[in-house]
Amino acid sequence: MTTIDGVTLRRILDSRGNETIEAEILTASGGYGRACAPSGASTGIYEAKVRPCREAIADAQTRLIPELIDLDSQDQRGFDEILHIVDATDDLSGIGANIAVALSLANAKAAASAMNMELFQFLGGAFVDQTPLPLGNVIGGGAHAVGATDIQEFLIVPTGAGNASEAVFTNALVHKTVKSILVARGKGCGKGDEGAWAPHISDAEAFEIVAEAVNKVQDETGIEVRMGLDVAASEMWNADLERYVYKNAKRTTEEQIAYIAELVDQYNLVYVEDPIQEEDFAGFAMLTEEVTGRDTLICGDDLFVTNVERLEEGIALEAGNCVLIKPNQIGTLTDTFETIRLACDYGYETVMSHRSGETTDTTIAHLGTAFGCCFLKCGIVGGERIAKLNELIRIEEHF
Ligand SMILES: O=C(O)[C@@H](CO)OP(=O)(O)O
Ligand SMILES: [Mg+2]
Repeated sequence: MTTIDGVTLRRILDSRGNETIEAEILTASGGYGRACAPSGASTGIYEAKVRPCREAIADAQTRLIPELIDLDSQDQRGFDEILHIVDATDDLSGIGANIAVALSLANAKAAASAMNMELFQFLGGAFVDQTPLPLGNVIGGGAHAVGATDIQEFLIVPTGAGNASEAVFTNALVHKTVKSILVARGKGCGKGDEGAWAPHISDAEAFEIVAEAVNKVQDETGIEVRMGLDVAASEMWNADLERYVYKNAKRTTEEQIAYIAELVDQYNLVYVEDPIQEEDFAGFAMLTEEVTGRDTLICGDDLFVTNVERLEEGIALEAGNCVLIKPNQIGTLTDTFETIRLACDYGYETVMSHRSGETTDTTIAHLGTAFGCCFLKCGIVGGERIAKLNELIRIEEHF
């Protein structure tokens, strides 16, 4: 009944105007799943590797799709194992990580559909009763907006929200409030790749503006909102200089750790992603120790790349206390799940995440819910971002 009957791959457009892969899977009983691969701009060097779409689709048609027909879509591990066998590399460059992630997620959705279940129910079981809180960027720069802030993302999360709907609208209100403060300061501007405002201001001014917006919204709504960051420090790291290079400063690793710890204190940050570059587990560990006793998540994105081996290394060194989960960094749902399971076993929090290049695919809202992630990082506005946020609101109606 849940046997795979048909597999389609096509080249579609993403939110940055680039090509990406969409996969569709049909089962014999009429189960149907569709999923799309997202793509990053500030990609980690240890991420699984994509292939150009046309070439990857042609290759999959000859040597991968025939191997998938007649598999049982309910056997996700078996499905993902075939992807790895046909790929025959360590980084999915054989079939392409974009092909792998689209197929792997489409398969889970086809299986859920064949069982007449929502994806979060199929993957999470009967006791899932909570969605993650949305974590979104209100101001951004770095690799996502030229000429804007050095720090890639100034994030907010409505920690006091009572439900997904309240949370989503609270974030939107902060986003709008940031705009009015920018305009009042004569710094009105456009948006970056993920829908965050991209003003030509210093990081210090961005902190000031976001803090002001957060306070205003908290006063207005009575809902607590906390600030966070994605520093994307690998993008700033200059290995020759051995410094983090900002527009107006160059920081050694020790100075970077002290700077971030100070920001955590000053702005009561609940979340700091990639404060240290992707090769430096020891630097991550030092910062994690520095913030012990606070409720701040020190999250590895480029550091862990959703990879079990890299997370194991981090756990051994006590580097960070949180892992960012991006299915396309590792390429299959099984591998994504294994990373989350390892994180949970060792008390690391998990945050399910979008990429800067996205489609209207909503799968990560289901994965974040099914796997008990504390946050869903997916922006605040823009069609491809609200697709996921609105899906959280729909998911919540099932509880
Ligand atoms: O750095 C990140 O966390 C992401 C998403 O916000 O960006 P990108 O997809 O460009 O890696
Ligand atoms: Mg990141």
